[in-house]
Amino acid sequence: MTIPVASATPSPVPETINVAVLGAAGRMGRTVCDAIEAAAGLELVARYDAGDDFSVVRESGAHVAVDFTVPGVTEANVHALLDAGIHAVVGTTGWTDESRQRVREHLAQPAVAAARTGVLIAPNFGLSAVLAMTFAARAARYFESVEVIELHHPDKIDAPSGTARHTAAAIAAARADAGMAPSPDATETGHDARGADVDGVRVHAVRLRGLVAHEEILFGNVGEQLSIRQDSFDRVSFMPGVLLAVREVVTRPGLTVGLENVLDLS
Ligand SMILES: NC(=O)c1ccc[n+]([C@@H]2O[C@H](COP(=O)([O-])OP(=O)(O)OC[C@H]3O[C@@H](n4cnc5c(N)ncnc54)[C@H](O)[C@@H]3O)[C@@H](O)[C@H]2O)c1
Ligand SMILES: O=C(O)C1=N[C@H](C(=O)O)CCC1
Repeated sequence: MTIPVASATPSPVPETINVAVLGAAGRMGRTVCDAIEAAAGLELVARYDAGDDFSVVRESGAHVAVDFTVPGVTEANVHALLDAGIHAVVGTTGWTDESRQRVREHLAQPAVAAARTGVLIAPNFGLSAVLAMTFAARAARYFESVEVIELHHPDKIDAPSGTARHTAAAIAAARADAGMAPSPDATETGHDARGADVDGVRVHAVRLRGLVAHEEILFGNVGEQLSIRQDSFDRVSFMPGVLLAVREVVTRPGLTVGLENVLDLS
């Protein structure tokens, strides 16, 4: 599948982009390795996983590294990639305002800035998920109530999902811009049944065998409801977005957060 791309600043792009995959033995890492090997103009030059020496990546000739590891190590991986002059595409979750700010500061260091290195962090590379998040942010100002439900496979180690956090943050920002009051909620007992509070938006996490990655955003007004739902049934659904990000990150110095900034969604 080809995804339409917003106009990007032209810059020299290698004829063949060499790609290293971090977390290469994982569910996403294995799928990414297969996708890179099958993609025109990309060459898989390194598979790196827990216990490997980082020289496997540093000395691989990689222009871009794709990180699908675990929340506890992804930030350190990105700093190591920047030190090695390698662009980073990051799908791993667990990022915070503080960790993203540390990456911005690293990118601003003179040697790194001169190399015009790019980092693209996206909590979800699935087109359906990116569209759902975008539509939800646009709908947010029109509804009194909103709640987010994310549903994933039970082997996922973090909750709420990075996608749900990103969705809730965008909804909260849109509601704040519109000067809206908090969603009505008369709960007096059983607060632990009301999900996590992400920027004032309630987020519920379901873990169920058979699921892959799914999200539903529920909006309510008196007498009406809007539900926005997306389903990733297979990890191959993330691959067009990952490949797009690999091709785009070499043209985008600095930090980009969210694939919606690469797609023509503005
Ligand atoms: N952005 C997206 O579209 C998207 C899609 C799916 C999953 N994810 C996220 O990607 C991450 C990985 O998901 P998964 O299902 O592939 O997990 P997984 O557990 O199957 O894979 C993680 C891999 O990272 C490896 N790893 C652990 N520590 C490491 C280290 N220090 N250095 C290198 N490798 C290390 C593990 O050995 C494992 O092979 C999670 O944060 C998940 O939420 C994001
Ligand atoms: O399988 C996972 O784990 C996923 N994690 C991401 C998230 O936390 O949002 C994206 C979907 C799959």
